[in-house]
Amino acid sequence: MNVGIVGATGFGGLELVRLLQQHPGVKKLTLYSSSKKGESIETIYPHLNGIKEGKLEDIDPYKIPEQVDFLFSSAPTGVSASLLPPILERGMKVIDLAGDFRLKKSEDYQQWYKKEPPDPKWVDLAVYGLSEWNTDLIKNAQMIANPGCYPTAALLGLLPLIKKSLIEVSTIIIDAKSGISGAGAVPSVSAHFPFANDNLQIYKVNQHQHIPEIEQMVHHYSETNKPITFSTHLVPMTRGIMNTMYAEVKEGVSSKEIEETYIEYAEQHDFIRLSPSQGFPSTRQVYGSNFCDIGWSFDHRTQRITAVSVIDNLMKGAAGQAVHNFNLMNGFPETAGLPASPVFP
Ligand SMILES: NC(=O)C1=CN([C@@H]2O[C@H](COP(=O)(O)OP(=O)(O)OC[C@H]3O[C@@H](n4cnc5c(N)ncnc54)[C@H](OP(=O)(O)O)[C@@H]3O)[C@@H](O)[C@H]2O)C=CC1
Ligand SMILES: CC(=O)N[C@@H](CCC(=O)OP(=O)(O)O)C(=O)O
Repeated sequence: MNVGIVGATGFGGLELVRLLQQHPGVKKLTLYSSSKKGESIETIYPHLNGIKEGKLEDIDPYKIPEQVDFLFSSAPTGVSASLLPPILERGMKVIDLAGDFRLKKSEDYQQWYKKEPPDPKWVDLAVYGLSEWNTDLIKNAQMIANPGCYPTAALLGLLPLIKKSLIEVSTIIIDAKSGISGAGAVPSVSAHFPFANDNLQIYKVNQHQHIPEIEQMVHHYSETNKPITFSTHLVPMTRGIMNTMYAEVKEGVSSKEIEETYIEYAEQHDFIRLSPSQGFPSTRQVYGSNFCDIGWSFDHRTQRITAVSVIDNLMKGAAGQAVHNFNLMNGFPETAGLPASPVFP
């Protein structure tokens, strides 16, 4: 299969190149760039020296369906709303890593992203690509809205408990931390070394664009549509997300029920791993991999659970999950092209 990547020069796109370059179902990669047409990706990124993927191609949405069989788009949110429709009109399968098509209600998109929402026709077509939870829909989708990095970690840790009605949804608090690559390749003030290094910064308090994305799925699986609290911190590390999540456990629910729920969940999914005996995971143990590792503890004094989920934001939080979805959409083994073990140390 010939596969195209828009935004190949960005962090998410580079990770797609790394994975798809050695994917057994991919014959050829075409890399697109809006600003570096004609350049070689190896000259921009020396770590790709020797990877012969040709020159970066100009992005023409009317030509792309003639050049490739499948497209990944990893451009900044706001680009896909206008870039992808001509490609989708031609019936091509697409995975979009940006936020444009994730929120089903256009008023939510307008409120949280402060941008004009895309045509609802395409939003309706898009399947939210949380691989473990929308598996059957993903298999039959033409277009995937790949989830945001923080929502991936939050939902993978919380949904098993919510689906079984083990926790009070209205009491959920998600305390999230991310490495700086989550902010993309273009430097900002907060990501600039003298600010980011040896520092811990909280940002977008009560305003983060991932709040409605998390709520959309939480509400789908729960009987309430109460809002949740979600806050984000920038940690001076390159990759990794840790979400520490608190919620009241429903009356009568035992520690054993929670344990059985998580064990069953991890057994069903290749990329979900559970920390043994109520231990807690760290970001390093999923580095460079598509795993989401989960740990939890039930405090009988407060009746609250503390659940911790960790992912690599560029892998399970972006390109790894996108490749998992690509596998589901094309009938490849779910793990094709994805590393069997993380990079450590
Ligand atoms: N970083 C992360 O951890 C995650 C990111 N995402 C999402 O994935 C997408 C990519 O993120 P990330 O790789 O970090 O961002 P980057 O800023 O690193 O990369 C974005 C790329 O998009 C390309 N681009 C910029 N403007 C346009 C345009 N007008 N048309 C087409 N391409 C354009 C740029 O390449 P060029 O100039 O060569 O075209 C750039 O390299 C974003 O939507 C982000 O929200 C999702 C989950 C996690
Ligand atoms: C560290 C950092 O800045 N992270 C980004 C997450 C980027 C992302 O995945 O957001 P979308 O795909 O939803 O645009 C943020 O908090 O906005």
